[in-house]
Amino acid sequence: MSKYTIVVCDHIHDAGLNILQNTEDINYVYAADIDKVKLLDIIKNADVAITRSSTDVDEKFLNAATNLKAIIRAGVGYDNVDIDGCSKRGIIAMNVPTANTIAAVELTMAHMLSCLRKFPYAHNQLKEERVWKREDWYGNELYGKKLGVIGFGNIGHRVALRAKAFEMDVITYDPYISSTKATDLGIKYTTNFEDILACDIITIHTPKNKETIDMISFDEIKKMKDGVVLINCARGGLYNEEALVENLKSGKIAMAGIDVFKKEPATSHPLLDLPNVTVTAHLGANTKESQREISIQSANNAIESARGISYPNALNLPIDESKIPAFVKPYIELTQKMAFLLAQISKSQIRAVEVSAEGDLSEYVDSLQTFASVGVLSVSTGLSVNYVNANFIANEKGIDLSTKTITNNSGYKNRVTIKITTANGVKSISGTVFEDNIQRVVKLDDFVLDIEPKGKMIIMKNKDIPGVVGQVGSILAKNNINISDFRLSRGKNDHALAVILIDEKANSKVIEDLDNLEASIAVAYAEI
Ligand SMILES: NC(=O)C1=CN([C@@H]2O[C@H](COP(=O)(O)OP(=O)(O)OC[C@H]3O[C@@H](n4cnc5c(N)ncnc54)[C@H](O)[C@@H]3O)[C@@H](O)[C@H]2O)C=CC1
Ligand SMILES: O=C(O)C(=O)COP(=O)(O)O
Repeated sequence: MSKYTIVVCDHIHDAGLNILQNTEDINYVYAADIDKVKLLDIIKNADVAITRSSTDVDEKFLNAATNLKAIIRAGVGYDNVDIDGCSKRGIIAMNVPTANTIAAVELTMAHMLSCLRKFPYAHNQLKEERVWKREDWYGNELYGKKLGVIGFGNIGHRVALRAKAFEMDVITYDPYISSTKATDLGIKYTTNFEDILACDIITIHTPKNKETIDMISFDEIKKMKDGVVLINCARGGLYNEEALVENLKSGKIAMAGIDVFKKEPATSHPLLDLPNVTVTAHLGANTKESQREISIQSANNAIESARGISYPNALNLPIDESKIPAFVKPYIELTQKMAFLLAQISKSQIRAVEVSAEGDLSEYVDSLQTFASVGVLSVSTGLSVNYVNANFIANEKGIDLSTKTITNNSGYKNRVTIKITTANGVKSISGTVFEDNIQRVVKLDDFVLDIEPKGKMIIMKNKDIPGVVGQVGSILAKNNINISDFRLSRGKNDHALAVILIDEKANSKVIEDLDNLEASIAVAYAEI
């Protein structure tokens, strides 16, 4: 039995490892304790990789992982996964979004309480120094303090709820939610960031991206209350670290609770030298409960994706397959085949691809566009193209992609049309699906047709004069090519289109002979 290789790049709970070990068609490699340079050697065999924040899925990793189909980030934040790099290579990236929520929420509360009661310092004085000096440890209470929560997602909103239980006055800033998500829970909502800067304690729970990096820096801290407390259990770099250090030193920031650092592991970070910081080594997700659940979900998702069955919580799929109704699926297949056919007969560099849909199908024109790109690019680039990387590659190659929905006046219930623009002009193809999944090409340029997009075919545009069928037949017979079907369509200006389905491949000499016929206008060979 051929087996899929799943490489586990970071420590995950045994529960998931046991699943991988006990699955017959999985060969799993545990590489968590292996040097990251050596990992590059191991990763080349992986069909699927499971990673956490300790493994950067960067250019080096992806270049080494030549066989990779999918990657599971066994956690929430995927800022260290090069999603564009994955898309470009057709690798599906997934995360495990909710299994560590409670762990991160509770660590945030722990940091908040630790900062207010200076817990680690009080603890060390007694435990390490054996000094009993109660007068050194007057802390503050959460009760009645104003808490600003930046980011009101899975973690942020639960932190806010727990803070309410401590009778804090809680306000949140998250421009991407409806205000009622907060106000329904009795939490104030603001779109004015200054309201957050006016709080006694501020905690951040956003993803790390271009918009959120340095969200709190020198200028923002200047506007804060003297003696503010800052918590970061999300990602290093959301609070500018230099600004944190400087303002902790000056006392503008009374205390900071930090679980995450811009560069990890952070064993010689300036924050570690300060007396008013509580730190943990990125332990937000480190509870046994959360790691067990993440590990199980990661293992199951890795197996499903290795087998190509499903991609739960995919981050870079242009299409959510679960939302595509059954009647659209054959159109997707037809669109890809027709695009493949059209690109073969276009014989010139493609500049633009436009997909239009009629009928109920129009709602899904974006998905059809993606599959048209797959079809076109499979011919024109020689790259391994799938629906994850198709639009990405098209954009990179400067191919203009567009969609159109048109009024249904073709007489067909649903119809899809692909128009390709090349240096030699425009070509178009239309198709529909009849009952029982009968897929048909119904138009090629201006010629009305009825052909199944399947097998080997010669497509010949010719002057509509007598004798052409016989001449074509004799050239093919001379070359031992059997004709299985011959379809003729008459167009305008005394032009006709012949689609000749054949049993054997027609080489370039045969196509040249056909093109040399007096009646010939254009001849192409295509294969689906
Ligand atoms: N320390 C640790 O071990 C852990 C850290 N995390 C970090 O916490 C982050 C949040 O996790 P979840 O709550 O599960 O994610 P989530 O996706 O449920 O919530 C993120 C929230 O941030 C909001 N947001 C995005 N951009 C924003 C902006 N510019 N300003 C304000 N709000 C913005 C979003 O609208 C969303 O509501 C993750 O992205 C991850 O980086 C998550 C788990 C464990
Ligand atoms: O889930 C997240 O975003 C986390 O930060 C947890 O990261 P980890 O899996 O513990 O490396």
